[in-house]
Amino acid sequence: MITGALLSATDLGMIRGERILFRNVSLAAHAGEAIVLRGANGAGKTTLLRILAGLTRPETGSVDRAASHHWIAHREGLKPHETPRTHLGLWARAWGAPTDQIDAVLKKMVLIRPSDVSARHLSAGQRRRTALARLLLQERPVWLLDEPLTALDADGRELLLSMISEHRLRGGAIIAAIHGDAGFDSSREVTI
Ligand SMILES: Nc1ncnc2c1ncn2[C@@H]1O[C@H](COP(=O)(O)OP(=O)(O)OP(=O)(O)O)[C@@H](O)[C@H]1O
Repeated sequence: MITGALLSATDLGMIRGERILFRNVSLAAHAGEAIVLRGANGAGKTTLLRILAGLTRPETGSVDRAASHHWIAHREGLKPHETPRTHLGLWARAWGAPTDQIDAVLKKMVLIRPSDVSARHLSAGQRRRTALARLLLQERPVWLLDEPLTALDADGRELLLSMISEHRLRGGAIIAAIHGDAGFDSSREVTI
């Protein structure tokens, strides 16, 4: 049981080209918390999330990861030939997670019908549901989500909001870049 922050960042700063995207960004996500990142297009929310995920090195500052995380990018990361089933199988095997749960995960995400359709033929919402399904393959305390509600219909939105709520009740935390109404109570908003 982790008693401090599951993930914290101190004095993060980032430059792109000649432009300071952000500086002095500090945040800490504790069990049960949800931090919403706000900012105009191009402000640097994705860049900040990538830094939190360890995928991009910040110009200044540091990130302390006390717990493992999931990273769901704005682009879903599905290759054109992958199907929801093969995509989840690939990730489950890469993580050493059980593959016998994949049917249950597909069912929960309402992806049984298109489960064997390649990503190039999936709808935008089905691709997003497939990416979000990765959250259910393995329990990880921190969810880093880049515009997770994009392309979801009303049912998909409800489904994701209930996943987020259950995750927080289990002691997880989320940090999400969201434009507009988040649909859940945030512990904090960070505007960059
Ligand atoms: N690898 C890179 N090299 C150069 N510039 C980059 C790189 N990645 C992002 N940028 C620039 O940094 C700025 C911030 O991009 P970022 O994607 O973080 O913004 P954002 O707040 O997530 O925007 P949006 O709301 O449109 O998704 C943009 O101007 C972008 O062009």
